[in-house]
Amino acid sequence: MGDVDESFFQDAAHRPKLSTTEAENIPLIDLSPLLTNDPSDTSSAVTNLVAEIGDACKNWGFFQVINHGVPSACREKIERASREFFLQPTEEKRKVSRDENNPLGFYDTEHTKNVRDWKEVFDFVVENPTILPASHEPHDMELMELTNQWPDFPTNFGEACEEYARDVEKLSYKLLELIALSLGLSSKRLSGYFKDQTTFMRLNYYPLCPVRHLALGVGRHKDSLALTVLAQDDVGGLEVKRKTDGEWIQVKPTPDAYIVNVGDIIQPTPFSWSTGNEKISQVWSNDRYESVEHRVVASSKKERFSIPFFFGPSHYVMVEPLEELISEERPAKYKAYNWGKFNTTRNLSNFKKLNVENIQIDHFRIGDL
Ligand SMILES: O=C(O)CCC(=O)C(=O)O
Ligand SMILES: [Fe+2]
Repeated sequence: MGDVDESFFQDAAHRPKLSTTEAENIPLIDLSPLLTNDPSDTSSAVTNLVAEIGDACKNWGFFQVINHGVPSACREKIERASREFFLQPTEEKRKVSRDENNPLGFYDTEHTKNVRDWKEVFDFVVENPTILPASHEPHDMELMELTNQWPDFPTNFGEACEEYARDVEKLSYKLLELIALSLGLSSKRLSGYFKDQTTFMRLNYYPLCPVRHLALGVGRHKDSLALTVLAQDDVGGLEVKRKTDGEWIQVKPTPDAYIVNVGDIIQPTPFSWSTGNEKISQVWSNDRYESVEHRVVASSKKERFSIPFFFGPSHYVMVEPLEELISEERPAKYKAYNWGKFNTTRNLSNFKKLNVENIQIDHFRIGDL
């Protein structure tokens, strides 16, 4: 084990299995009907697509999409920039480290559920600046701005990130429309919540790991924003907890595909320093779509890169079960909460390291209060 820090070691119950069973993959959905139609079109190709998305959200919480409309040149450009950035010496990367005042930038000591991840990250926001509440106090209306910091090298880093973000944002809005339709809502029902979005993006770098039987690239978690759209390279390592039996299933890389996961925003956000468990889509859908745990197994043979886009609503949005999805048979399962304040409260408690699981959406579950 040499001198590997024990803070990386998972409890025995959460260590990766070294021989993963070849199992079915998560659903693969072809979005080509959207290249010529609007999500709201009633053609049978789009209607079938909506049904496929609904099934995937209900049964897996995860799916992959192909023919998604994001140009591959744009993805290759950010992938190259990410590789060039992370393969520099650490002292170069630390020039754009995040700190107490700016949670955006480079970070290499992230913990998920109190265990250190075998990874390095670079975070940036899609709206630059992004507006958030300055404090968690419910009556304090003061706001603050989060602003991106870009490294000098590679020289096109910021440009590659911004261009890619705009293309994946377009895809995310389309996915949001399909998800709304799959819940029986009008196609644009959720889109307005993202007008002043708090979306952030992360470049993940998983270096070679000499203790892959003990550590994880990212520990098990659920993503806490509304929707995640992830690009992974061809190395593999992402695993999803299958709903039916709790088995960890590998998400095998599909060239040029995106992995989409609905539900909660789970993973530490740049606005937080530990894992939360907010489940926006789960709350909106009144528990019809549940967010799903996932993790990343490290590799001793090949470095891995991935790029998640965490689609987050405006800070002032009140997240609550949508009224169309509440009925006598299915009463509201959550109380409303303000997304920005919720986020800031969680960040504060995370930053003070009060407790790992600190504030979660489940605290807003009706009946549990
Ligand atoms: O690297 C991956 O495949 C997934 C990363 C992840 O789950 C996250 O950053 O929240
Ligand atoms: Fe995640």
